[in-house]
Amino acid sequence: MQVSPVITIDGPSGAGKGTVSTLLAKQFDWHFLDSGAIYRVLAIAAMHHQIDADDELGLVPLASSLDVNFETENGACRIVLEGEDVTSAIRAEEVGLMASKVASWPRVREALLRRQRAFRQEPGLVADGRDMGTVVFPNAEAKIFLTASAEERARRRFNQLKEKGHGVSITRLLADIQARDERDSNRKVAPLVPAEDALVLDSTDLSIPQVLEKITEYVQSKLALNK
Ligand SMILES: Nc1ncnc2c1ncn2[C@@H]1O[C@H](COP(=O)(O)OP(=O)(O)OP(=O)(O)O)[C@@H](O)[C@H]1O
Ligand SMILES: Nc1ccn([C@@H]2O[C@H](COP(=O)(O)O)[C@@H](O)[C@H]2O)c(=O)n1
Repeated sequence: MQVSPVITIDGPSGAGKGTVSTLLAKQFDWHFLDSGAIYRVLAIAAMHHQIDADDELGLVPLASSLDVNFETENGACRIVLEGEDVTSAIRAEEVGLMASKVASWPRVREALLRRQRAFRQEPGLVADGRDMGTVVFPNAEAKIFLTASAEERARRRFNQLKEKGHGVSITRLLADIQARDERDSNRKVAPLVPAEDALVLDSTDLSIPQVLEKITEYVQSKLALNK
C-alpha cells in the first residue's frame, strides 16, 4: 500500500523546528504535526487531574484517552483540551519543562504513538519533534536534525518572550534549555539523537530564510529520488 510522504524535523528546544516546519508545510501545502504540543497538552491535563509527572502509571490512561482537538481556522491552529482552549497556555516555559518530564516515560510515549501517526495523510506531512525520524516515522522520505548552540536558542526564546511582553531572565532560560536538553537526550526511550540517515543542520549562524532554503533544497532532492 502506498503511504503519504513524511518529512521529519527533529532537534532541541528553540532550534527553529516549529518555525521552519510550518513554513515548509505551507510551501508544500502539506499537513503539519507539532508533536511537542501533544506532550505539552498531556502536561496540562496531568496538572488538571492532579497527576504527578513522576507517576507513569497514572499518566498512561490519561495519554491514551487524551481529549484534545487541533482545530485549524483561517490558517491558525487552535488547541482544545477537554473543551478548554489551551493554545497559549501550553507555550509557558514551566509547561515545556513538565512536558519533558512526562515525555520521559516509555509507556506514555507508546500510548501517544498512534495519535501521532494518524497525522500522516495525503498529500503529505511535515512532522516536528524529538523522535519523528527515529521512532514515529522511521521510514520518512526526508529527515532533518535542526540544532543551534544552547546560548543562541536561549537568546531566540528570550526575544520571542520579550515580543509577547513577558519579562524573563536569559540566564534562567539558558538553564531551563540545558535541563530540558539533558533530560531529552538521556532518557531511555526515544532520546533526542539524530536519525542515522538525517541531514544535521546547525542554524546558530543562519537566518530563518537561510535555514528554509537549505532544508527545501535537501527535501526536494530526497523527494525526487523517491519518485
Ligand atoms: N534561524 C533562526 N534565526 C533566528 N531566530 C530564529 C531562527 N529560527 C527560529 N528562530 C526564532 O526562535 C524562536 C524559537 O523557534 P521555534 O519555536 O521554531 O523553535 P522550536 O525548535 O520549535 O522550539 P520548541 O521545540 O521548544 O517548540 C522563535 O521566536 C523563532 O522565530
Ligand atoms: N516528539 C517529541 C516532542 C516533544 N517531546 C517532549 O516535549 C517537550 C516539549 O516539546 P516542544 O517541542 O514543544 O518544546 C520536549 O522538551 C520533549 O521532552 C518529546 O519527547 N518528543
